[in-house]
Amino acid sequence: MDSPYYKPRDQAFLGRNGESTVAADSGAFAVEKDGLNIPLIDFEVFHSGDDLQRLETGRRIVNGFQGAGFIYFKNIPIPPWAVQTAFTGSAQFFARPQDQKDTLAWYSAKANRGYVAHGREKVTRADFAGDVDALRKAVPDLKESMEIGRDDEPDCPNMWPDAIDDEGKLFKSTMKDFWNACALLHQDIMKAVALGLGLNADWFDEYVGKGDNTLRLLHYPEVDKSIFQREDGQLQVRAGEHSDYGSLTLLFQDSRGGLQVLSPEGTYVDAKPIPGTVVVNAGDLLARWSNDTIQSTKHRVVEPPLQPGQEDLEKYPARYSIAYFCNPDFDKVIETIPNTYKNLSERKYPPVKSGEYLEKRLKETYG
Ligand SMILES: O=C(O)CCC(=O)C(=O)O
Ligand SMILES: [Fe+2]
Repeated sequence: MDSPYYKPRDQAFLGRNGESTVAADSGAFAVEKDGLNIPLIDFEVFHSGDDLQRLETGRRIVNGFQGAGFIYFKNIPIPPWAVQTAFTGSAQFFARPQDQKDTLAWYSAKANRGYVAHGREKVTRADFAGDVDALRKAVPDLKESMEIGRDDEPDCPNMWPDAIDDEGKLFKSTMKDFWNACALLHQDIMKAVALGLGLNADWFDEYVGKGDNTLRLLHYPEVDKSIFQREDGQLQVRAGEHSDYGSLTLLFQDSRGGLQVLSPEGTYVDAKPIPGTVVVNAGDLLARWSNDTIQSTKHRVVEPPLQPGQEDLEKYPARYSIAYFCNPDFDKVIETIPNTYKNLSERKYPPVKSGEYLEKRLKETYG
């Protein structure tokens, strides 16, 4: 797998004697509030640093996932122009007439590909189908999305708009390149996690080679201000409280804001957009795989406060984000990762097949 959108800095950045020219990571935090400390990690150090810097980066990454469950990465090998190209393609796609988008509709939990219209998915904190039903009757999420999977599975085709027009063809090639770049980033982050856990860097390689991942383009449309002032007092959110299902989520946000992460004190803390960064959070399957040493932290999207000078707007502006949900390959059996328990008796979960776990969670969400 390769992608013109993935450009790790490599040996070229070693100094004349082979020593690393990469500056040490400053150890900064992107968010520090109510006990939620989300690190800001320079991923270039992992690519171009020396062995010790790579190990330190791995340890910081593992600490971040074990503590906050969320990390901001800067200097990732996906350059800003590539992220911008994906955002542009996403905005053009959602601007299409509704009937065009409806011809590309999401069609099954097994495939998890296609266009999801407003209100169809009700993300939830629920672990059981019953809870999902209750939430379905509550407030709908104000969003639409496009889900894109591996493009080499004839039984589960992606719903590309390439037969509609040239813009649709461009969308397909842009998103395939972006998809592959994200798959490569996932593989690299898992190498860092392996090092940080005291395992060989290639420990996860056999689990992430196929890339059973989902690229989700998200559009939270412009809405009337009144929508967020509900008479019944319920908080209308753009995406309800939930944790993600898989191993890692790579989240690219625009500058609008609204993402919030649950703190250890039970408050929701803003995970503000920081230009040039990607937010990466651990999901439920990685938490389970790590014997709950890694946190799958709940999060949601709310309407951010208007910027100074925007107070008179009748409508809240739209928000776009791109989430890339990474999973262990679906045919892999997930058994507790070594070094996340001392004695065999401490292992909390029986083995589970990655694909079966994910499909069950998706069925509960979409019904
Ligand atoms: O749009 C966002 O910022 C978050 C989306 C999200 O959490 C999700 O789709 O799982
Ligand atoms: Fe999420």
